[in-house]
Formats: sequence, structure tokens, C-alpha cells
Amino acid sequence: MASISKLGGSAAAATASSFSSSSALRSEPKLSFHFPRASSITSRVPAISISFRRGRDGRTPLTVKCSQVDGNGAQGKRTTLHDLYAQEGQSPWYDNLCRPVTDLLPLIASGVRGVTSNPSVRFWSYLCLMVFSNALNIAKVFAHFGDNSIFQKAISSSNAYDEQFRQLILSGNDVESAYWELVIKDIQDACKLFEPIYDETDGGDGYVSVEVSPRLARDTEGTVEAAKWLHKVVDRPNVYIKIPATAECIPSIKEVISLGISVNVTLIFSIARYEAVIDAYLDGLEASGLSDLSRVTSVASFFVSRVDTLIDKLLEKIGTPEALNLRGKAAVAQAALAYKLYQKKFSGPRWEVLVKKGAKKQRLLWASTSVKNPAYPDTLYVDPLIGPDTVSTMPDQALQAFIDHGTLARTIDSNLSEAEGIYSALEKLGIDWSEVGTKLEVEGVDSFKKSFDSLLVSLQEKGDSLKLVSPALLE
Ligand SMILES: O=C[C@H](O)COP(=O)(O)O
Repeated sequence: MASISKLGGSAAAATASSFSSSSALRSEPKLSFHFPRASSITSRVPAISISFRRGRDGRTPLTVKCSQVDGNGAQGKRTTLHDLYAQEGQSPWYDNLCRPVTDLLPLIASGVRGVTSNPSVRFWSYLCLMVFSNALNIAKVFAHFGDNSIFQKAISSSNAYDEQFRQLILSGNDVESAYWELVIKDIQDACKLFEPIYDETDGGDGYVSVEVSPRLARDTEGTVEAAKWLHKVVDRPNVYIKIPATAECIPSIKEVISLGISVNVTLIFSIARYEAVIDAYLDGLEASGLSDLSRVTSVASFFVSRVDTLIDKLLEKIGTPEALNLRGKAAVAQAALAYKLYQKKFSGPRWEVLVKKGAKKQRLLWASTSVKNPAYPDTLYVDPLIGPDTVSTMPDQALQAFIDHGTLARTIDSNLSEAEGIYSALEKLGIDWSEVGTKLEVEGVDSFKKSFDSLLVSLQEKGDSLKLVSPALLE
């Protein structure tokens, strides 16, 4: 935990949001939006129609169309993210975050109610930026020597992370401290944008998640310390500290909850582990000394698409018609059983005692909702998982697909017997759910850790090259 204590001082000084919350957050979109980075945003009232692209800075394009076209192509029917929440009680969240966080404003206006981030999502966005940033720095060196109008044009474009990173490195921060400073700034700014939702729902929604270092996924105490530190330095009521649901971190979750810190438990792949996560939440609430539990909340992030990816491979190995026919069904079936467990555990005498102290249910959050097999419908991990008191966090692809042709209906518990049938048919074919969960967890932890490690290596190189170039050339 050396890195945490080492980082505490400088990160605690990270600045608060540089902008105030916009009135656009509080109302339906009006005739048009004007955001500096969005190249095209339009909206009609009363039939909301939003389309926007992220473009000019050369980063990953984001195109979101919020049309009033229903699943059958009929115009005028309103199937929006707002309806998903208002009619079905499911909160649509956005599974991505990068600068400028004001890019979230149109999404919030279209009904997005929270954000999740993880080391790999941030990693890719950030790496793209750093490559771009490096090109700019080289450009600046060339520009210093002469006549490069193309470079001058490039230089006049803004570069979101570059300046803060340069300042951090040149003022003596190591790259890991610098990384956390960058992350904390984004999370704080995003929290500010979602604060109106958090306030309107009395702390029930409007959260932004940030994950502890993935290097700590097998470290119980290290995770507790990291969660305490992140919670303190972000210093926003609507931040979720993400903790992985590894066996080692189950006790961390209990302890962190008992301290009154809200948690997004991530990387859940099996029903058995999900039950341990719920118990850790309940244990934590019971162990808390707080008389009012209403501000300690949690979501349990159950991953879906990755389950199908792995089980489909196993079914293909089995190769019988029955096995092949079960492809693409495991993840949704398991999710339906998870929801059944959620309903059971958040009812009854034990739960009622906590309710009297203001406790809120730990909502199920569907993560990993983008379809990996292009043969499957692109709303496969959204449409069948709609139900009250749940969250669906969607990356661009899933979000756009749902807005474009998703189906608004309570589905999560509409065919429980079918889900149970699929779950046990898979078992009979030799699929070991516990093994599947373990394998996915190991892969998930490893991949987040690898992303994080590579990012730090890459940042180290950028930091070293910054120190080699005279600051005067970079002015
Ligand atoms: O943070 C978790 C993401 O939802 C993971 O999604 P993915 O399985 O598509 O990588």
C-alpha cells in the first residue's frame, strides 16, 4: 500500500469541478445544444430526437442517436432512456468516461443516470490521447524551427489530458500519482454533473464509479485502504468505489460498507459469488455504527456477455444439437436467476431491520452489456434484463442499439421457468457454473491489471520524454 500513502497528499489537493452544474441537467433538452466538442447535436421538442458525434479532437468517435422510432420502425412512439427509468424502474448508465466530461451532458439529457469506468475503458481512451499528445509535442518541436501550418493547426486544437499530465510530471510527480490525479479530476467533474440526479433521488441514483487499483484484487487490506483513500480524495457524495468480487475482496466490501463508503462491487460472474456479495453488503450495513444508513448504497455489477462468450465455446466443443442450441442463452438465464436471488435476499426479517434504519437495496447492475458475437441481436444483453431497481450500464454500442430499436418492457422475471430450465440444461451438459465463474474472474482481474500496468509503462515513457524536451519548446 505504499503507493496509496504516497499519493494521498498530492491527490487530495486535486481541484474540484471547473464548471458548475448546468440547467440542461434539470430539464428536457430544448431546441439545440452547443457543446464545444460535439460536432453535431440537435433536438426536437416534444418528440425528443438527439443525435451527436464526438469528432474534432480525433478521439474515438461516439455517435448517439436518440430517435422516436420504435422497434418496429414506427415513428412517433417514445421509447427513450427516460422511459426506461420512469416506466420500468431501470437506470440506464454509461459504461465509459473520458475528457471532456462535458461530453456526458447530451447523454444525461437523453436519460443516462450514472457512469461506470474501469481501468481498461480508461486505458484505451487515454492511450489514444497520449499518442495524439505525443504527436502534438513533436509538432511543437518542429513548429519551433519553422513553417508548419498543418502543425500549427494541430497545435491550436486542445488536448485534454496533456497539459495536466505535463504539469504533474514536470512538478515532480511519479507517473502513478499523475495517473490518479487525472482520474480523480475526471471522476470529480463527472460526479458534479450527476449530482442533480443524486439529489432528486435522495442518494438513490446518479453515481459515478471509480475502481481501486486492479493490482489489489487479491489484497484484502490493501483494497480497504485504497477504497478509503479514493473515497476521501474524490470527496463527492455520489462516487462509487469499485471493488472486485474476488474471494479476497469480499471481506473488504463488508468493511468498506461498514465505514459508510458506497461501493460498486464489480466482476461478478456467478450466482454463488453474487450471494456472497449481497451478504457482505448486509454484514457491512449491520456492522456500521451509523444510525442513518440511507447514504450508504451499493450496486452489484453482474457481468453478462462474457459468460456467453465462454460458455458458447464450451458448447461448441460439446457439439451436439442440444448444446449448440443453447448458445447465447446462458448469460441472460443466469442473470434472471440473480434477480430472483436479489428479490429473496432483500426481503424478510433481516432486511426489514435494516430498512428501519434507512438502508437501500443493493441494486443489481448489468455490466458487460455489449454483444461480442455479431451473430446475436445487438440488444441481447439489454432488452431481456429490464426490471425494477436495476441498472444497465451500456457502452456506446449497446446504448445506441437500445435507443435505436430497444424494447421497453419488464423482462427480467417474465420467464423465470425458462431461465431455470436453461441453467439446469447447461449443468446436465457438463457446464460447471462455478468453474465458469472462477475462470472469468481470473481473466477479468488479469486483463484489468495488464491494462493498468501497460498504461503506467506507457505513461512512464511519455513522462520521460517530457522531461527530456525543454519546457520552452512546449509552451
Ligand atoms: O466494467 C465493465 C465493463 O462493463 C466490461 O465490459 P466488457 O465485458 O464488454 O469488457
